[in-house]
Amino acid sequence: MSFRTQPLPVARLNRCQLFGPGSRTALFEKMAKSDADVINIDLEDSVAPDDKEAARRQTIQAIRDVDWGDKTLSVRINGLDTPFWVRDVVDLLEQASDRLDQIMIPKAGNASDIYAVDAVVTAIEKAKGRAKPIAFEAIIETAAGICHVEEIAAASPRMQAISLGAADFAASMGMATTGIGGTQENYYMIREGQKYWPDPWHWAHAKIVAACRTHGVLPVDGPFGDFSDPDGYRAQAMRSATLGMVGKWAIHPSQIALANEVFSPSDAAVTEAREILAAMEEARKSGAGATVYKGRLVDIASIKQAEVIVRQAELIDG
Ligand SMILES: CC(=O)SCCNC(=O)CCNC(=O)[C@H](O)C(C)(C)COP(=O)(O)OP(=O)(O)OC[C@H]1O[C@@H](n2cnc3c(N)ncnc32)[C@H](O)[C@@H]1OP(=O)(O)O
Ligand SMILES: O=CC(=O)O
Ligand SMILES: [Mg+2]
Repeated sequence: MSFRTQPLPVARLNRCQLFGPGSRTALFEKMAKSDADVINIDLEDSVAPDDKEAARRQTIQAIRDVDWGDKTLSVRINGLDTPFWVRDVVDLLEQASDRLDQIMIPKAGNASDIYAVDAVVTAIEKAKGRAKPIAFEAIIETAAGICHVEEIAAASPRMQAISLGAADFAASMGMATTGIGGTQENYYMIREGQKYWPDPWHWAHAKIVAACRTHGVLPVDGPFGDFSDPDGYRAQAMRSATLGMVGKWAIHPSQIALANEVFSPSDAAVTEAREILAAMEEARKSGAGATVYKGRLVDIASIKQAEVIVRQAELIDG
């Protein structure tokens, strides 16, 4: 192993990120009272161009006025290719209260995009004497973003999370689909006459997870557009969790419980992880590096695997 050890990401719950347009003020209280760990108020693609200024104003007001409890409170700014993003950042930093935890940067294409936002945020934080630094989450949703995901993950100490934005990603890649996430009808293999549908998002997920884990950033799965398909959402979320992602967006309240369920380890998984740690502690005492647990090999790597599950359970238990 490299002498550089892998940094741990920030210890925050990130099982579900609930989105709502900054232009729909009636949703703010509902979002705050939801069971999502992270709230993403959107100034970008769910807000029509004519509503941008009002949405920004209403979002700033809501950051101050609404009781957001202990949730991570995040605002998705407009992309760096728009005339809106600088004003988004300046007004949020100058006018919203310190309750704002995070800015989400859409369509990040390279490290310079993060650098640009960081420069503006840093200057205003210094001018305002802000005590708590704003965190960043980037969305990988372009061909350039996925090519440069590692430099994006490493671009700033503010980087805490990266999501895959399946809709814009599909568009940027020229994928032949209008679906947002999940199984794609025409992406199948065939064996002995039987169709089998692999996961077209798999490689992007795996690439994001590797970049994030290298740099101590939380990898997150993005939207699943068909909110009337809970089974499809759950299946997508379980694939993401299996690959190492820590959570998934909800674009409708019906998806919150699904994300929380999938990204919370079950009691059985936590018990098994603790038993593996106990078995390995016994092995260590007897001078062994490997032992047998329920008929299968466990060794020092199993300790690290079990610790992933135990750490997540401890975060949930507070
Ligand atoms: C590709 C991307 O960029 S995804 C990220 C950007 N997109 C978004 O932010 C979209 C977020 N979601 C929404 O705007 C909405 O959920 C929509 C447009 C999809 C559906 O909205 P509606 O037609 O109002 O949904 P629906 O009628 O099923 O809502 C049921 C209840 O949940 C509430 N609700 C709907 N969406 C949300 C939400 N995002 N957060 C909290 N509550 C919500 C409704 O107000 C309604 O409450 P009520 O029972 O008290 O009346
Ligand atoms: O922003 C999200 C997406 O899927 O696009
Ligand atoms: Mg997008």
